[in-house]
Amino acid sequence: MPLVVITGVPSSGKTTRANELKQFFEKNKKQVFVVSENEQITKANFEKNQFYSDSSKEKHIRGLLKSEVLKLMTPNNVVILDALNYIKGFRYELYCGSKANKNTQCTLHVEINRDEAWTFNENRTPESEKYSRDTFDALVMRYEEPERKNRWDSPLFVVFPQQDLNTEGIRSALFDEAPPPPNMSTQNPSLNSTNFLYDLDQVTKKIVDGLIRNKNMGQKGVINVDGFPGLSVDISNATVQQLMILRRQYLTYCKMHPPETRQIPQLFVQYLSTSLQ
Ligand SMILES: Nc1ncnc2c1ncn2[C@@H]1O[C@H](COP(=O)(O)OP(=O)(O)OP(=O)(O)O)[C@@H](O)[C@H]1O
Repeated sequence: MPLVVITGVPSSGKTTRANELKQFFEKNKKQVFVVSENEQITKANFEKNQFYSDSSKEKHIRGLLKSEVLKLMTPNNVVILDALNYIKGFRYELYCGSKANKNTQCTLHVEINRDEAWTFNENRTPESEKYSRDTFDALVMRYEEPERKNRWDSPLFVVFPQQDLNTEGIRSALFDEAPPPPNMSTQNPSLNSTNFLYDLDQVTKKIVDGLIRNKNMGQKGVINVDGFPGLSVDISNATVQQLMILRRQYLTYCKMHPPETRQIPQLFVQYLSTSLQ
């Protein structure tokens, strides 16, 4: 199923473009589903500004959006994900999901000057649709721009408010191009995990906690990693503080270079072993 991932800063015109695309594809006799973040927020009874200041609520909604998108996939319809999609890792997860299902995908970046987006926001009605200044600024800060060189953001279409949407280019990318062949990295079932960052946090914490526990019990040398058969680390040179620092460094690194979820334990242990030599 062709998937269009819309992304853009708050109030940049994402829903406006989603509707434009929907009309275009419906005219082309396609069945279209728009999966909307704002609708999910409303359904869950969250207030927009509070929602974006609570990462666990955001994580919950991201999980729902992703499963909704994956559920709606069929070979001939079009699914449009109308959401901020500001996290690079989340866009990567969506890419892996659609690729694993042998679907084409493109990204539509609804680009805008930040002051103009704020003006759009101020003119919005009803009030409940408006972002507060703090929320708007925080989301602009957090926004991870899509980049053409990232395979998960590509093909990338960019549209500013005054420009016409390249509907024909998007249609062609979705229906004339073959989907990328699934490979080892995208066939991985664990990519159905609703939140990569959550898994990353939990797995690395479990590993480091296990090592610290063993260290505190007086273990020395190469020890097996609790809960991860086959993995071991030489803790001779490791201090508790160092292990915690290395974990934080690894989390930062992974946000820029997300590995497959199932590879996290092995890659993290490898990172620890190399760093502790
Ligand atoms: N090209 C445009 N020219 C003028 N006004 C626009 C344009 N695009 C959107 N708007 C207006 O800006 C406001 C926000 O638009 P829209 O809801 O499409 O943004 P959004 O990015 O989906 O917002 P959100 O971040 O809340 O999801 C609306 O009032 C809309 O009418």
